[in-house]
Amino acid sequence: MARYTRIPGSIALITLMNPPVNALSAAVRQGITDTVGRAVSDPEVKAVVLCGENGKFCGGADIREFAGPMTGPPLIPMIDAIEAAEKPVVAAIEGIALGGGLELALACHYRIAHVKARLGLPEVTLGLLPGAGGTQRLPRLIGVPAALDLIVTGRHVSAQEALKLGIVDQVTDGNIQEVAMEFAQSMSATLNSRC
Ligand SMILES: CCCCCCC/C=C/C(=O)SCCNC(=O)CCNC(=O)[C@H](O)C(C)(C)COP(=O)(O)OP(=O)(O)OC[C@H]1O[C@@H](n2cnc3c(N)ncnc32)[C@H](O)[C@@H]1OP(=O)(O)O
Repeated sequence: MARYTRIPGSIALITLMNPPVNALSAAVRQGITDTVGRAVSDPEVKAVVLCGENGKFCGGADIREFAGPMTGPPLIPMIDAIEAAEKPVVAAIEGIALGGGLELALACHYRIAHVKARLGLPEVTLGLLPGAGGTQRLPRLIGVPAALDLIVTGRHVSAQEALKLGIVDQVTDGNIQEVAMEFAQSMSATLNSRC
């Protein structure tokens, strides 16, 4: 599931809700698809912030659904629709952004991380390769050698290392949602002043 909240000042806040780690279950993928569509089509919304409930952005694909048949919207078109949104989408990364969770954040236009967050593509530890755009978006963002290091080792990086590598745009020790919403507001104002 994903909760949609309209914040005064023209921001849509989308919150992933799937305890314990807000994994990308069929219900969460459906929720993201619906709420991103709603934000994009609402002319009052100027920017979007994507976050996770209970201090965790997203732990990736929902491993509880691996054994069953695939249901719900597929991950790749859902992620691609975020990248294609004509409004700034900011990922507010707290706790973890792992696997499909980091791939989701990589499709956002900006990423803000809490100082205690950890990011990574641990798919290799499950015998998989990142399958939702991570093998394209990460090298484009930080270069092939640094991206390969993360993809083939599956190691997690701290928010500070992610900032140094260029995976995130800003690190904060403040309230991640407030910082991301302020950032989204300023990006939307900058973009509007150029139009
Ligand atoms: C179906 C086809 C899809 C194709 C495209 C696929 C593209 C994406 C692929 C992926 O995303 S692969 C999955 C990547 N994610 C992971 O590998 C994360 C694995 N989890 C961890 O590393 C750790 O659990 C953690 C998230 C760092 C948390 O560690 P911590 O030590 O704090 O707690 P744990 O005891 O390990 O876990 C707590 C609780 O959370 C459950 N859980 C963890 N990850 C997931 C998950 N991805 N999906 C569902 N549930 C998850 C874990 O089982 C524990 O549950 P309980 O035992 O407390 O019930």
